[in-house]
Amino acid sequence: MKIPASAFPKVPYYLGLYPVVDSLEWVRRLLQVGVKTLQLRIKDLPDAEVEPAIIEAIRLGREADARLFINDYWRLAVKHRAYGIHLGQEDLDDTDLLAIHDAGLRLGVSTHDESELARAVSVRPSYIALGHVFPTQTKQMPSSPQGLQELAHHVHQLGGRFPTVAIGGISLDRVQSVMDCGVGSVAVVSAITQASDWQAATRQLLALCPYRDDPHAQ
Ligand SMILES: Cc1ncc(COP(=O)(O)OP(=O)(O)O)c(N)n1
Ligand SMILES: Cc1ncsc1CCOP(=O)(O)O
Ligand SMILES: [Mg+2]
Repeated sequence: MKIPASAFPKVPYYLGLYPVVDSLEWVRRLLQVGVKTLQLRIKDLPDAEVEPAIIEAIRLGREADARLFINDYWRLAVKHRAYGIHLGQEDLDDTDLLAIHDAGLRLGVSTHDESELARAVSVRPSYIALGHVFPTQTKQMPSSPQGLQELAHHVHQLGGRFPTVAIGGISLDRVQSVMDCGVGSVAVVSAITQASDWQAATRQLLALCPYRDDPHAQ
């Protein structure tokens, strides 16, 4: 893993509600209701198959002045100049971080424990994701949920050096307790995509997890 000589571009600490979705349809819907931070997470398809969706998602994100992160497909994200990329720890092994950095894209990195936190910090990413906080049905996780106490501990350890995003099993009724741990953002999948009324759920989540402009962020 080659680490760039300077940090990745800054993003606001309080990125606000951060939905993670697997289709263009969801990207469109969420931008329409005022979501400003989101991720397109399409798993395990050949680049050629996802490229049209990635191009359109980036275009929609730009048009709405939103912060759209692309999960996994870093080459396509660089090629089409996405706002940012989200990578897991395993992704870090075979990703050209210098290419992402030199192209000026923001980078978010997943972490699950202290050693992953140290590795993420060494990369100086735009934000650090902490999870999974609670049990989740959305993704098979090899580790146990970290819970609120561990989450608060990790946020404290980072000491405000990096914006933080909590993820994993965060339902509407758990958002406030997660925000109370000092995280800047809450990433959710099922709290929106499985909600009986996704628009109402998104509105409530946006209110509980507000974006705050940070003059030092790009
Ligand atoms: C905001 C956010 N946090 C964590 C993840 C998980 O990323 P990763 O570990 O790379 O796993 P996959 O999402 O690729 O299955 C995420 N996507 N977003
Ligand atoms: C992609 C991902 N990474 C860690 S947990 C998770 C899924 C979160 O989904 P949900 O909000 O439905 O628990
Ligand atoms: Mg990944």
